[in-house]
Amino acid sequence: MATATSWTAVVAHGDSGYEMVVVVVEELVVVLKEMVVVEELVVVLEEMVREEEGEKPWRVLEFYSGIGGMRYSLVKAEVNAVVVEAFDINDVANDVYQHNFGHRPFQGNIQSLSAADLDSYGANAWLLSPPCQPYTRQGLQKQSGDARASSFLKILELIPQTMQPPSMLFVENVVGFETSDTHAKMKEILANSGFVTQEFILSPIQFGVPYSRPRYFCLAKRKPLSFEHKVFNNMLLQYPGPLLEPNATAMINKWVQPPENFEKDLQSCEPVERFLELKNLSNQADDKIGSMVVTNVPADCSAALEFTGDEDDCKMDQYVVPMNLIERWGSAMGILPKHKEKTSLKEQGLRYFTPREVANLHSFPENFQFPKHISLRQRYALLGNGLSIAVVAPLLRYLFAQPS
Ligand SMILES: C[S@@+](CC[C@H](N)C(=O)[O-])C[C@H]1O[C@@H](n2cnc3c(N)ncnc32)[C@H](O)[C@@H]1O
Repeated sequence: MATATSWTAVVAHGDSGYEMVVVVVEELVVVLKEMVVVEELVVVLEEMVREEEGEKPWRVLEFYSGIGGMRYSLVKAEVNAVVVEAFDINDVANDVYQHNFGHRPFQGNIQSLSAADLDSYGANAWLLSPPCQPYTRQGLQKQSGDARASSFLKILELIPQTMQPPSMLFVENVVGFETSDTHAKMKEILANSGFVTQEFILSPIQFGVPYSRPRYFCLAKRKPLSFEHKVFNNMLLQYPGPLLEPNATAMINKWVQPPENFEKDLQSCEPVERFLELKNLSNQADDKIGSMVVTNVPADCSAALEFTGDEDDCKMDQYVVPMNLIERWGSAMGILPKHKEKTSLKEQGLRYFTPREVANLHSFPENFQFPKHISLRQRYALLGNGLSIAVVAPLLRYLFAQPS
């Protein structure tokens, strides 16, 4: 615009025979100035549209927040989102959440929330990892009849009552949930509220982590939002293909089958040593404590674990599996053999993964920490409830992506 103005000045101060030209040029300047205003207006409008289309952070509610696995997954997924509130009834979990995120979740029963409460957050997305006990294969499988299922059902039933229903929903639970009556109810409410869904059963071992822990996930988007690969709408997939491969649609028949074998996945996983913090210790103590680790220990075995103080975190003794537990539970333990020549479990000298190692297997970031007052048993319990960030992050990235 500076160029046009100086050109006018040159012509205006020139020969009077050029008056007509001056008038035309002045008019042109007016038009150009108007164009500048229009141009500026266009920029402002474009900015507003960009904000509307995704530049503005998504406002997220994190229900059943525990130690914040969902929030860490959002960060890992690099989704432009802000957690406007987290909700958990457990004050110990909330201590850990506050320690790491500097914000204490709303500490109360999710069941007591009203539609007006939810509307007050102006949230676009709800992330939910409700209690899994009603659906676990080891449990009584009372499903919706289990009191622990009621807060989840209640929150779903609030969706049609809200003034501003969420645009996106993400639900995590155990395998078994997908055949429960709670699942049927969830699908019915989502369909009636204008959501399309895509469901997955996925395990960390499919994402390079040497750990088999399949979990159920439901991704839901409210119309007019849609998924990048619409062909998977209303399907349950058991492969991460659609999350990772741009031409996933071509493989549709493969993704709906149960995974062929985990052995192949295991071969492409990172070595388990990368997840261990006590590898040096276990090597030094090779004769006394064989370098083997134990997982999937039945819940009541954890009673043997007593916290001996934070300064003792790295003391090997507290991680040794007592002989009586090996005798009683040995056959039910998931064991990672490291001394192939030793055969008897008693000979092998077993130890538990440390909480840090479990956090590593859940792909929690290095800066995740427990506050000092959280006991060893509480750490295991909280991590046991936790989710795999290696699995959830790509699912969230796929959910929040806006197809062009
Ligand atoms: C499966 S865990 C979720 C863990 C979480 N995703 C994480 O990363 O740690 C379920 C959580 O829901 C909480 N919870 C269960 N019922 C609740 C309720 N009615 N209201 C609020 N929180 C509840 C539990 O305290 C627990 O922390």
